[in-house]
Amino acid sequence: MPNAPDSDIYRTLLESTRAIPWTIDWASKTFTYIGPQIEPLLGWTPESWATVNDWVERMHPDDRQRVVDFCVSQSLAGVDHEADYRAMTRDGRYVWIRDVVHVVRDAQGEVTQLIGFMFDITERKRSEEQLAELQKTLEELSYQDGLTGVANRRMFDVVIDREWLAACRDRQPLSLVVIDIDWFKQYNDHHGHLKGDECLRRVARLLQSVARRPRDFVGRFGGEEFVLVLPATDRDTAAAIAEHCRQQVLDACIDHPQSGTGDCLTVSAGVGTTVPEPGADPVEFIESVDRRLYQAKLGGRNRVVGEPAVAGDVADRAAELAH
Ligand SMILES: Nc1nc2c(ncn2[C@@H]2O[C@H](COP(=O)(O)OP(=O)(O)OP(=O)(O)O)[C@@H](O)[C@H]2O)c(=O)[nH]1
Repeated sequence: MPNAPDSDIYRTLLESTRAIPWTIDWASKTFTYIGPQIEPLLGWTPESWATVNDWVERMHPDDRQRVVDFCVSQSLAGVDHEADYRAMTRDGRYVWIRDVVHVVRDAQGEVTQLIGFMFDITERKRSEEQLAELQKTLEELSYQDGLTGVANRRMFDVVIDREWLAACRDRQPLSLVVIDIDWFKQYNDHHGHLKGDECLRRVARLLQSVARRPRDFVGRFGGEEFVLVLPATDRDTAAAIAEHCRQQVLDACIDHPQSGTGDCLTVSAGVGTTVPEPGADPVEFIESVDRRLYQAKLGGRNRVVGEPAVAGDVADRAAELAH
């Protein structure tokens, strides 16, 4: 074993680690040491780290307050701690640092110095951010219908429960429209499944263009069935929106020679509106709207069935909405 003095051994060890060692004198708030590894990482020479102000000023402005407050309070309390923040490089980029700090106290318990190591955690942060991004995308995808891009059934379940509670609390009407494409089996049989898929996408876009208010919800219920949830929407307006959807699809004149209703694709819809009572069950409401859709089918398709009282005004309100 070479006969080197202890301090040389320690210095060599300290300065050959990837972590960057440093010490601060607490009374003067000055750096008494910082490892030379700081320069290749951040571009600032060790000599340029004079006081804690240099450390503070080279921190990302969004991290500064949080990190400084935390480190000062922990140091004053004499508690070892660690903090993550972005340190600015000499050429203006940012590097994620984890600072691990040991608080040294004298026999009276007074803080005398801080000893720490800075770790470059940029790669780890990048992976964490990528993972968070991926999780967000996955979450969005799990609530999105893969074919049409509108919300899926799972999302509908979440939204209807949320809006049901809100409508009940605010004593506001909540409306629901269930829309089903007519003769879609024949469409697929005639045009093929790929064209059928494209048709579903087109209908989804048309419905989205009608239900435009921020809280309006358009989802694919499954197969060739769609659903609109319309919060704070009274029954005349809901019936008019459903009628507008029917008209939009008809006006798009999507070629359907095998339709039993005409030459273009049509849809049928059921509509319902309720001000939910506390304890009432949304399932019953959904079923009642579904029954109206069934009536629309039985009644000849290409029609909207809502509550009887609204039938008269529907066409006028739909015309208003179209403008
Ligand atoms: N292309 C395509 N077709 C689908 C999809 N999901 C369901 N379908 C088809 O939609 C058709 C629905 O058929 P039916 O339930 O008999 O309804 P319909 O032919 O529209 O008849 P009515 O609703 O009574 O007017 C079936 O042929 C399904 O295969 C899909 O994702 N893509």
